[in-house]
Amino acid sequence: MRPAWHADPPVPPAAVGSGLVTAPKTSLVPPAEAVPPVRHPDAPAPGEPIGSHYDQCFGCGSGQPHGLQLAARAGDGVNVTAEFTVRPEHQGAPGLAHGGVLATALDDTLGSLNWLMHVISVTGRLETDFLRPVPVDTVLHLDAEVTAVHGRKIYCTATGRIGGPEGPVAVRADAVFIEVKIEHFVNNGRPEEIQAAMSDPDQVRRARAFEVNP
Ligand SMILES: CCCCCCCC(=O)SCCNC(=O)CCNC(=O)[C@H](O)C(C)(C)COP(=O)(O)OP(=O)(O)OC[C@H]1O[C@@H](n2cnc3c(N)ncnc32)[C@H](O)[C@@H]1OP(=O)(O)O
Repeated sequence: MRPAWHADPPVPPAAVGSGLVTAPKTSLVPPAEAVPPVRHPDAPAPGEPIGSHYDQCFGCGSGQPHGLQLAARAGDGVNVTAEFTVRPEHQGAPGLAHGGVLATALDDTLGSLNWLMHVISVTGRLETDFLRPVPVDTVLHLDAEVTAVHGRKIYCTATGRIGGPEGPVAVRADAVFIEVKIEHFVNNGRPEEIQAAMSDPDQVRRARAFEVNP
């Protein structure tokens, strides 16, 4: 008799991302031909809040009661700052923030760099260093910046400090974001949420949900 796994139908290929089929080996170090990032002329002014792109976003959405409720502000370059207060629902070990939650804080802060460049991009690779434990009630002071751009690849870095904006670094990350078209969301998101976001009567919110002209 054939083993049970033989009866299983083959897993269909992923809808997007040839990188998902053959694991990408792209380095987090930009290639020599990479260029410096350019701040878009219509980027939010330095200090201006960036606001959530989608109220259901676990990172920055106000409609997610257990989410991180991150509030990012534009910097004067291609950079942002944000704060995240660790709450009891974010625990991993007793009284300490879960590492995955901290990675989310870094990831979402990096995601808000889209608004500085007016580019739609998603995380391709995120490498995180956890340097210090982060207790519940701590305010994590985050900053993120784009360091280089090569084609659709956006190289960026983020740090999270505790004890104040100049305090010691507790977590840091290097990442490559990949520029995508709006179809990335429309074709891959669950239809219920896509429909709801598309039929939102609030035009600005509708546009932001898909990061259209961010
Ligand atoms: C909208 C803002 C929301 C902000 C929220 C915070 C950010 C997030 O959490 S986003 C959610 C998490 N991320 C995702 O879901 C992405 C899932 N992955 C994908 O959809 C695809 O793999 C995607 C779009 C990244 C790349 O697929 P695809 O468009 O086919 O790219 P592909 O043509 O293979 O590669 C383009 C380039 O990117 C590079 N690349 C692709 N994937 C990766 C990767 N994972 N790591 C590094 N580089 C990569 C390729 O090497 C290639 O480089 P080059 O041009 O030099 O050859």
